[in-house]
Amino acid sequence: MSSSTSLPVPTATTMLLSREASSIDGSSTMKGGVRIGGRIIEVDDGSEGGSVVIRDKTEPAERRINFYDILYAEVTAEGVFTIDYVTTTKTKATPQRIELRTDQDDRKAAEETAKRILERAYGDSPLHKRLLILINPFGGTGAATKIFNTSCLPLLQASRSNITVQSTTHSGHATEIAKDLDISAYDGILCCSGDGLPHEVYNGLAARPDAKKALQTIAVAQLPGGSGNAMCHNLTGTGSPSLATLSIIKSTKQPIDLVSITQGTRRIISFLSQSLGIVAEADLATEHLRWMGDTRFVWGVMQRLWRRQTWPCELAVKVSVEGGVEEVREHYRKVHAASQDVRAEELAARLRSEDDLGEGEGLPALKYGTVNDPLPSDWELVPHPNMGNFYAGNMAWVSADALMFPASLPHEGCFDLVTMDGTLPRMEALKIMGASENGKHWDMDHVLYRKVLAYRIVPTEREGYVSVDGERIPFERWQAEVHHGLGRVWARGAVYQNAGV
Ligand SMILES: Nc1ncnc2c1ncn2[C@@H]1O[C@H](COP(=O)(O)OP(=O)(O)OP(=O)(O)O)[C@@H](O)[C@H]1O
Repeated sequence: MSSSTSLPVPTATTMLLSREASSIDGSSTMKGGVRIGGRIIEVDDGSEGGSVVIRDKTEPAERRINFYDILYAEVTAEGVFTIDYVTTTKTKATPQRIELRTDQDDRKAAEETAKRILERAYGDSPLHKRLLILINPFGGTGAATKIFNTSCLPLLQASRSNITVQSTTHSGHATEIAKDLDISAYDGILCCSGDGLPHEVYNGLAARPDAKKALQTIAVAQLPGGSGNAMCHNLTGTGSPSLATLSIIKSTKQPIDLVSITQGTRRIISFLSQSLGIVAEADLATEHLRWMGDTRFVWGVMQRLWRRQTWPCELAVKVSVEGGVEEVREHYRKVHAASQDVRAEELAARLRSEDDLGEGEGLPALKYGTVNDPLPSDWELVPHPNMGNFYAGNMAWVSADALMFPASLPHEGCFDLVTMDGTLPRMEALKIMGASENGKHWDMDHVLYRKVLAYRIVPTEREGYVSVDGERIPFERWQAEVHHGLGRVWARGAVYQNAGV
């Protein structure tokens, strides 16, 4: 499917209010609000987050709509004052509309009010975002197209976003699209998919001659249309397609660190995670158990925990934050505080001025070389014969039910590494895996949680699984290093949702 931009006004529950109460008083601007189409519209900056209050003479009850829930406000060519908004539950956002007919007396006030509402409803978030939507029709249970059309599209249309929708037709298609994209024509790419498509998009942008510019121009986000929707949970705090859409509509372009992986002669960009050991295997070696649904992962973990399986390797780490969990917590709080209430554009400018991404528009050079280069002189390859779980992460949530890296922040110039022995007593290992559901494992005994700039890992067995952003790569040595603020995401702040230490 490939359709483009100009979109009809959404199907929404429409409330067309008549003018029967139009003679509330003679003037259009009045204390506490503006008279439009027989109603009094008040833009209330005072209440939490702000809202629009609609009063009716005949109906004393107020209708109050939070700015966050407002998708658009305008006076149409036909003179109808319109507010598109959503009503929300914990699992769903449903589009609604209010329409009030104006006449020459109140049109100007209506236009000014609509403008004010829009300013307040969007704040720094750009209006009319130009978005390319990529849908993986085979994502998850194959429902991504239906999810998009029923839950996401109506909100994007109501917000008057400029969208182009395209389905991927083969594996690697999203990489090709991002590689050839006219980056002056779009603000971002929304992937209605699992984490596989965002991974492809970042790698497509990274494969261009103007990679750095493209990665800093095109902000990526995810609408949950796959089996692993970690990006969506991190950035929007929900797995609900309509609530995630609302969140993205109200988001700004935020910088995010990306990680370069070198393996053999390849260089891959990772936005989410890299793993070897129990988690990688429980995910990638249980594909044949897909019929089990989400249980297959738990089953995979339990089997390996029971066997007290190990994945011997050698590991060299370039640590970013020296010390233990207290120092990591202090780092988190410091970076978090420094990015609070800073406008996204300011943040990006600040990052550019501190820039350690180097000159030019291309992909930044590797500071620590590739996996084929001699080990940097201050690194040491340490044997880990009992490695049970090697997990490096750039976002806090690695799935909807695993807050593996609670201390992770989008742009901190480092990423998080969790390592654990596979020889732990079974009950200990089980306790740790259970605690990772809500990030409580990170400072437990037997868990080593570090902030790193780079690492090299050399598996010493011949066969196994390595996962990068949930995708399998060869079971061979690889090296990783972070690039501070190289990418962009659509997010509502400089933190991951429902994370933190
Ligand atoms: N039309 C297509 N046909 C086949 N594969 C595709 C198509 N579009 C995308 N893909 C591939 O599907 C893979 C998985 O995509 P995605 O992450 O969106 O879904 P998912 O259901 O979460 O997947 P998985 O659980 O297998 O990781 C990606 O690697 C992508 O290359």
